[in-house]
Amino acid sequence: MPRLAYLGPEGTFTEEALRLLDPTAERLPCATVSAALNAARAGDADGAVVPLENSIEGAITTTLDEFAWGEPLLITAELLLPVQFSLLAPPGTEIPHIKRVYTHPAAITQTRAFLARELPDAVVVAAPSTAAAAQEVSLPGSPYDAAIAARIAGEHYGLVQLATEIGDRSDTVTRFVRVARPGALPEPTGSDRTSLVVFLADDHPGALLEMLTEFSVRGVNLTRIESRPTGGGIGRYFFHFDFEGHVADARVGEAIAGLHRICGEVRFLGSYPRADGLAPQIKPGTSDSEFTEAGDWLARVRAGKV
Ligand SMILES: O=C(O)C(=O)C[C@]1(C(=O)O)C=C[C@@H](O)C=C1
Repeated sequence: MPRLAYLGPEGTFTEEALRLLDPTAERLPCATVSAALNAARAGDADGAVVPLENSIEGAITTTLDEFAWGEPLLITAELLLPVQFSLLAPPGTEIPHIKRVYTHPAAITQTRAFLARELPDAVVVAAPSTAAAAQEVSLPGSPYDAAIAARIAGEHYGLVQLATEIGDRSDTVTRFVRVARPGALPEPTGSDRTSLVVFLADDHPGALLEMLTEFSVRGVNLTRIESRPTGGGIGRYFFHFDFEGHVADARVGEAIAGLHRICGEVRFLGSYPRADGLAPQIKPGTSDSEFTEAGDWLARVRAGKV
């Protein structure tokens, strides 16, 4: 039974994602995304489950930066979780008396319209996670009157739901990934995604276009591109890419080998089954068999068999 670290305490959306990814895993709640990843790196856990992006807020930048700068980990699975928020408070609380609300920053972004409409004068404070907020609000003498969290967090910590489905959109989804220390990759399934981080060798006109060309000429379809500051000054960026296919696919392997040739550093983050089960678009001339045939042809040319 694997032991998986996650952003806790009990009742976070990350815990729900972990349970869906591996119902049998032993769960190790951690205070932050970084702590969960460090538990996996240090061997205190076999792996970790962390949020990576949200359909409203976009990237979870802590996760992206950990993947880029921290000791390497490999993504082995992903999950798309619909997220719905509730306003939770100790029994007896009434909405007009709520002065201070506690929740995760991602939840603040996703419930802006509700907060502006129902609690325009309340101070909203950032918590380490939605469940940490619910736990804190449940304590006697808490400085917060209410939390925004999953319904299940309210049940864990004895809070009641004052309002349900308070997200600005009803179709919000957060993408979670499971990571492990570097080792064997998941087998290709025909519906895979690959992630990597690319650092430029130097800044020059067309640098981004050159990177994109490596994908384009091999017919590799990107599913996400994100630039993040290197920390080395304004205008200094590195890039996260997600794209269709598995590194075992010829077109994917050739594309990332091409990036390795022209960029400063390429950090491979893993090839893993896609949560949506979609098959990649394969343009004519970019299938594995066509790459193999072209390689055989080149070998014949090099041998003078024209
Ligand atoms: O605080 C939690 O419950 C989490 O699991 C974190 C997190 C996030 O980082 O985006 C996960 C899903 C929701 O988008 C809100 C918060």
